[in-house]
Amino acid sequence: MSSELPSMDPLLSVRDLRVSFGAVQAVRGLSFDVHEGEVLAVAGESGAGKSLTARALLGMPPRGATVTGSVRLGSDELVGAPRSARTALWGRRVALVPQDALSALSPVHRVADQLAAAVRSVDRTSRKEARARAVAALEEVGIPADQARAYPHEFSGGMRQRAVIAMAMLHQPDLVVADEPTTAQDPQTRRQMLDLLARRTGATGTALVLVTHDLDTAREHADRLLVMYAGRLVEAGPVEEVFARPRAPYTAGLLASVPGEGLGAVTYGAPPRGRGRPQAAGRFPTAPPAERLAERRRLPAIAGAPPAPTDLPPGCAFAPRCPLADATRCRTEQPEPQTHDGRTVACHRWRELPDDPAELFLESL
Ligand SMILES: Nc1ncnc2c1ncn2[C@@H]1O[C@H](COP(=O)(O)OP(=O)(O)OP(=O)(O)O)[C@@H](O)[C@H]1O
Repeated sequence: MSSELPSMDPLLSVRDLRVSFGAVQAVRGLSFDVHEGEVLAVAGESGAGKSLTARALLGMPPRGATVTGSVRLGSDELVGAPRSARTALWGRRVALVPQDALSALSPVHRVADQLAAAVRSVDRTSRKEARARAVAALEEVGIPADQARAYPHEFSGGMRQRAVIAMAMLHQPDLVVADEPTTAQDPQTRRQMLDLLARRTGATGTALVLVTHDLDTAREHADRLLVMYAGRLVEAGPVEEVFARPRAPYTAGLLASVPGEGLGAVTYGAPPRGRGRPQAAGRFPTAPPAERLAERRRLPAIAGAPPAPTDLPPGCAFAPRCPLADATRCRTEQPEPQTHDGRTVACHRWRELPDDPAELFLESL
């Protein structure tokens, strides 16, 4: 994926990343960059390979996985590095905000003590100093000092998630990877948590990779969006440009399928509130007639389901579900990502996408 800041070296550079289990490839040749301070949302349906990608970025592939290609964080290559070299980066240069905050916290230790231990695992400091830093870090995420010594089970879900964010940010890492950090929460808490995460990483210039199913999340918090399907990149680019005019039929289908937030409803109106570069005024199309929006809100999800990595069709993996797929090239030749004008797309027929690509999916009603 090409950068908007070509003069700056990327913080994170991923090239031809592949994650396999035996002969089965679940991530199949992914390449992208993340720059310092940037927020990249990685979106796609379940099974697209988002979590495996996230784990590879952190140098934490699951047991049994073989990772090839390159994941460079600054000058450090993570793929093929010994475990000791990878773990040395954890907490200091890369940190994870996991899906399940409970799993990240020990049930038998007080929250402040866990953060203090995390301080001391990286910095040689006194217990007193570590505890003071832990309490300060918790206060920064809205957990008052008098609650810092509670046990995780005494916290609400939202507080636990905030504690995990505080823990991830303790050493101001270069990169935080958040894997659907707030899936289980109600939408308001979820938004608050993502706002907090974006604010905390934004304050320190930490890059953030947000793994999400939720395109709203991407729109509100990310500078760039990377859409995955069946282990491959489908489309990547500045988030507001992708929303305003997706190039891949799959992206258009995903946008059109968001319940109550179809392509029109998501895109028109106020620009996103992400912490990215200022939005150019007037880049968003004017709103379509209300009846069109109502029509789009009834759109079903893209017909069918993504293929399992063990059962990939020949050609483009999305072809069997794609209203634009032809019977020849799309069905026989895998499209490679191509970058034009800062946008990357892997689709043989992206130039033929209609001006209003949601139309493609309207026809499937
Ligand atoms: N440990 C594993 N062993 C074998 N296959 C795995 C393993 N982990 C993941 N996979 C397979 O790899 C594919 C991608 O998984 P991954 O968890 O990265 O998807 P995802 O996009 O994060 O999905 P979700 O949004 O549901 O978390 C899936 O088909 C999954 O079944």
